[in-house]
Amino acid sequence: MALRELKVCLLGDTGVGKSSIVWRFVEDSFDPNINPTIGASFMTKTVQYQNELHKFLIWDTAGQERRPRLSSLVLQETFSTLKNWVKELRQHGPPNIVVAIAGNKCDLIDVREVMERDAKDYADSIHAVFVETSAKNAININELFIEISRRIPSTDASPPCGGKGFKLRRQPSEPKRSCC
Ligand SMILES: Nc1nc2c(ncn2[C@@H]2O[C@H](COP(=O)(O)OP(=O)(O)OP(=O)(O)O)[C@@H](O)[C@H]2O)c(=O)[nH]1
Repeated sequence: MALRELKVCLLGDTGVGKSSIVWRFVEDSFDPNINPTIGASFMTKTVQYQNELHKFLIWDTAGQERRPRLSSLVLQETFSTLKNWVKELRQHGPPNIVVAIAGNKCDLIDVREVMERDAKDYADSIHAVFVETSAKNAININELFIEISRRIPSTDASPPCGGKGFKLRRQPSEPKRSCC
């Protein structure tokens, strides 16, 4: 069976749930007391998709050192940060980059500030994958990664981000966790 390696890099504000998404995908677990990522961490997971094996090489980056109040983690501000990341990726990333937007914590419906329609419209405008996810309740996590792999043509396993010429704002120092 053919093996494809797909490089995935998670970017976004601190506390939005990047590590939790990775943990749900790789380990199928959720830790409500998960520590903030320091630098970056790396994990892999191989799944069968149709007649291919897809090996995801996943880099999980740190949002920022200062952890904001829990109440701010699903707010509009995180959406603005996302738009800045997309601008940076468009400017410095490879031309064939696949961008996927995860609207995480969709289980917290009472504190939602970014409407699904607005996020979807934005994603459509930049031709990005958009999925509302919950790492906590295991909603759409596998679907997010499957959709990413569907968007990358099999002849081109280019990274969704972090390709040649792209510089992370923060350079990774040491990994918080790793699993291969
Ligand atoms: N309710 C809910 N909480 C979540 C979800 N995903 C993550 N969390 C919680 O949000 C907090 C931050 O999660 P992390 O996975 O550490 O977030 P992060 O984006 O990796 O943060 P940094 O490592 O600081 O960049 C933790 O308390 C998680 O348990 C989710 O889908 N729903």
